[in-house]
Amino acid sequence: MAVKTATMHKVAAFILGLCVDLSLFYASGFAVTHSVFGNLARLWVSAALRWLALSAVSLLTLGELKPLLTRFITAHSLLPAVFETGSKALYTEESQCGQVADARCWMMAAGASLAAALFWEITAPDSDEAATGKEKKQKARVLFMRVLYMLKPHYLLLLGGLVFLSLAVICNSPLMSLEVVLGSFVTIRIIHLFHLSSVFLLQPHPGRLTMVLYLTFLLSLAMQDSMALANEAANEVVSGIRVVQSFNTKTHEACRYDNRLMDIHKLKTRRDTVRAIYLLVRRLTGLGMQVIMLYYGKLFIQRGQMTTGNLVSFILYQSDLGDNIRTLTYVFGDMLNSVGAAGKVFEYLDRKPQVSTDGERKPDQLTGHVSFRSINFAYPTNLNKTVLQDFTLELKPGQMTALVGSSGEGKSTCVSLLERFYEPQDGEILLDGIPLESYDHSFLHKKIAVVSQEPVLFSGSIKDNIAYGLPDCSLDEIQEAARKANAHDFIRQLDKGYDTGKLFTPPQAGLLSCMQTEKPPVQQALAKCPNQTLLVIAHRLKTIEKADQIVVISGGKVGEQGTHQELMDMKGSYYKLRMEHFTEENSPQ
Ligand SMILES: Nc1ncnc2c1ncn2[C@@H]1O[C@H](COP(=O)(O)OP(=O)(O)OP(=O)(O)O)[C@@H](O)[C@H]1O
Repeated sequence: MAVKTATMHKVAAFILGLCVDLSLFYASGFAVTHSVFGNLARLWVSAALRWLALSAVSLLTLGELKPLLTRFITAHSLLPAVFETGSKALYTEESQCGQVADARCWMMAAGASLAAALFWEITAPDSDEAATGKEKKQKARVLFMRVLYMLKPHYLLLLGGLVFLSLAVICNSPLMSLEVVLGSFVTIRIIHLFHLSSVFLLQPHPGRLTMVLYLTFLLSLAMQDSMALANEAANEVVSGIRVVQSFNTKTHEACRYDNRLMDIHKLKTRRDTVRAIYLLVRRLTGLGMQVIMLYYGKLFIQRGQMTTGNLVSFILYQSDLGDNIRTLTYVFGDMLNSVGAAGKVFEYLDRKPQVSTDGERKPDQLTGHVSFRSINFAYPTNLNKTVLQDFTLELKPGQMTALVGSSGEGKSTCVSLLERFYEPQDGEILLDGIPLESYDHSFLHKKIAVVSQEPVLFSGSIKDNIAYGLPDCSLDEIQEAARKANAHDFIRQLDKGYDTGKLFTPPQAGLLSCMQTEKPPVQQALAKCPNQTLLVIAHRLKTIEKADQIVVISGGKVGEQGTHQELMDMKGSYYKLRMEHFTEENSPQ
């Protein structure tokens, strides 16, 4: 019922708008026949009045002015005035539309305005219906404007290019050449014929074309998503190849990847089918258009309104124009694809870090006193699982604290929170009594260094890898660091010393890790720096016996805390862990 009433409402609004518009249009024609105004002034006054009247009718009957309707009303009201002003400026002649209010002119303006408004709506919609699913994508138009904005540094070059391109087009314009050769008296006929062909050329053709382009645009977007999913599947398998092998899921993973490739294949087939149909329709439309053009040309010649030469000139001109319109539509299609791809890039660029980086503190001195205070934390991707619960811990300057516990208890999570990769939901972490978030982000990362069990080596020399993240590091400082890590002698033995590259070749990488982590351990090397606060996550419990305090994490809390001897005497979970490890290390392989 409600739908029926709304439809009736729209129909009534349409009829009222039509009556008002036609009345004003004919009234303006009446004004010119009685020489009330000059013709152009009459057209512009009429345009303003029609715009006001149509907007008012829409507002009063529909209660709002949607962007599509606003665009249509504006184009429809202004088109006759703009067209006549342009014709007069270029050809000093007025067309039939300029002199009398003609139903054909009205229909042509209405059709062209509707086509233009729909073209705009379909290609750059205000509401992106395809995006109302999982995540909201940005509007195509906004994306396009953003891409344009990013070209800002090149505006001058682009403007220069545009100026010269326009000059080249004007100088090449067949219309200009015709004007010179045939004189302006002929041009008006050609334009008249052009009007006729434009009805076929410009209106139905781009309408369909836009739909097809939009469809292929959507298919291209779907293909990009599908390709991203297939790449993701491949990356997951390659990076987790051990897991895949140990779970014997090679066939399953191969099928999963195959399915994703199949999705891409189906989308490609659909896109190509749409393109093939479009090509067929385009060729047929072109053919039909030529037949109609020749028919009308013959008619004009028979009536003596045009010479054969004019028709030939026009056909030549029209074929150039057709090529240009075709090129424009292809460029437009490419542009839509690029805007779709830009949308993906902007999605990443627009991501806001979940951790605030507004801190500004960069004190000259840090003692390195770290306090975890009643921390409650769950990973944002799995908020149902609390990893740390009311977790409280002190790390004192100059001391080594070792975190131990079964796998998955939250040891690495403590380090991630200290590095501010995440923020706790409750509680706070203090550095020298000040919340971590108050410190400048890069300052903090210069002060907190992480030595991982499996160090990541980047391509480049040993020197580059040691100085990673420190652009102003001198060779002396690099060597000093290597000495402290007990790697200096090993590096010097290499052919190119600190300039040795290709650390990833297996023998050298193996040698490097063996030299650095086994004899003597990293902890001993770090212990040579007495003023730092050391937090060690130990999997091999033997290596942390000398720690100032050992903290056992269990159930997201501090389970036990003390020195090695104190915890062994307690015979609690640390003792149990130690015994388990001892058995594992001494059991026959
Ligand atoms: N990025 C993440 N997103 C969601 N959950 C995570 C993430 N990282 C870790 N977890 C989960 O949080 C819990 C604690 O993980 P964490 O890596 O801190 O444990 P751990 O004690 O260091 O384990 P291990 O000794 O095996 O390294 C685990 O259940 C783990 O599955």
